[in-house]
Amino acid sequence: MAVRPRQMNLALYNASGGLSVGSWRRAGSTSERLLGLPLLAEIAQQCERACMDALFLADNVSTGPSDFRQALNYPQEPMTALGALSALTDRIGLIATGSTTFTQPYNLARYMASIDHLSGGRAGWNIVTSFLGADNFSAAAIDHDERYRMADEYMAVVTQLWDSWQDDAIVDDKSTGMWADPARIHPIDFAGEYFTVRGPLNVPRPPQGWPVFAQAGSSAAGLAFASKWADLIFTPQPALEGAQRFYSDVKKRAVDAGRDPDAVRILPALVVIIGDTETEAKRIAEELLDLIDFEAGRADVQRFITPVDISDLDLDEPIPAERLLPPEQVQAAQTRYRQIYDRAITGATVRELIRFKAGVSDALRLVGTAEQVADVMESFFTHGAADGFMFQPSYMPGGLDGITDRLIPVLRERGLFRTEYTGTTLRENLGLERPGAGAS
Ligand SMILES: Cc1cc2nc3c(=O)[nH]c(=O)nc-3n(C[C@H](O)[C@H](O)[C@H](O)COP(=O)(O)O)c2cc1C
Repeated sequence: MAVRPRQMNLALYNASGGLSVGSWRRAGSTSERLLGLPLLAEIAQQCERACMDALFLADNVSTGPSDFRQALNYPQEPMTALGALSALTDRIGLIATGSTTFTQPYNLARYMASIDHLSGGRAGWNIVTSFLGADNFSAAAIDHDERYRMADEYMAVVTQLWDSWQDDAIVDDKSTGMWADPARIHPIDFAGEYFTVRGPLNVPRPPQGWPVFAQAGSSAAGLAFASKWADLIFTPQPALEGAQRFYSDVKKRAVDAGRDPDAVRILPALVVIIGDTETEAKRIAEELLDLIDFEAGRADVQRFITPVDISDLDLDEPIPAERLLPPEQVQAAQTRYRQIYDRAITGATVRELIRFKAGVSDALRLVGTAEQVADVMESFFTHGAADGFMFQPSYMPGGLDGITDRLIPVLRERGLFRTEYTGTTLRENLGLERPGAGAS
């Protein structure tokens, strides 16, 4: 049998309004359509025509009024949105973000199992723990590492719930009057430190067994969790060398956890602006910086630097040093915090931090022609730094057109990306095994 050459896994981080903070103001943006289903469906279908592996919907359960001054990038609850997209797409994977801190595992297991059934086996779950948002859930904030301990127990619960129905539980026998065989459906009687769940789930086992797991932890606790559970790992890696270190570290951790390293796919986030010429791409990048609304940009930076408050500062003032907590004391996303902190501690003004955040990204950022962008992607892919990428287009819809109409054809010419889907489920398209019942 011919061995298929290794090819990239490509997903889109959907930011319907564009990822760059002012990009929704650009002529041609679709900001007036952000809330309905048609725009989301068009984006999913465009990615599907390009045979991308998955569409990814981010989520954040803690927002303030100023977050909405600019088009917010996750205006719908993602599980609900995926339910609708299941009906309007056939092949592309559908990944929704769900929080292990604020969603009961029984609920999450139902949502995901249902999306997997509705979509014919295309569901994925981006597993996040949440620091912010406790005040929306009648709960107290939980420290960083404890959130991951809780998430680990959470995974035991949801996987047992998905396995609580044997694959052969549905017999659909009209002659005996038995649709599902109760002897093949089992309570889980889970009693842990954080969760007590009797089970079984009230939804049959998902077509994929378990949905595909995505994760983006970058702290020590986050990485240990991702290496144990994730099929896809999203990571911001601005340069090749750091990405290689991350890649080999995670693959080694996966091996140490008893996993096949190829079954853990590492997808650096890729912020991309593609032009017909390099000059055109750079012009678009400059244009986007000129569209920044600095008050919205302040909220954007605030999200990364919480709990340090910058709401009262003048735009041309630096953050007073005494307000800056050392990164290791920060309970929110430490890597993101550190990125802003490193500049703030050397005296960058709030305005400079906003431009930095809007224009540079913590991720790999490529501005150029399709060939130039493909060169860097290929180099990451062939030099042990990536198994694929999660695209983050700086502006929409043109940013996505650049990916599907210009970049992907170049990747295909080089044999780096598929020309058609080979499977029907997301696991099949990724070449990942389906967990057998009882695999937990
Ligand atoms: C590409 C990418 C997408 C992410 N999407 C989300 C998201 O939708 N919701 C969320 O709460 N966190 C999201 N995160 C944050 C991660 O879940 C994680 O908390 C962060 O990378 C910090 O790692 P740590 O939790 O190990 O400290 C994302 C991170 C990356 C790199």
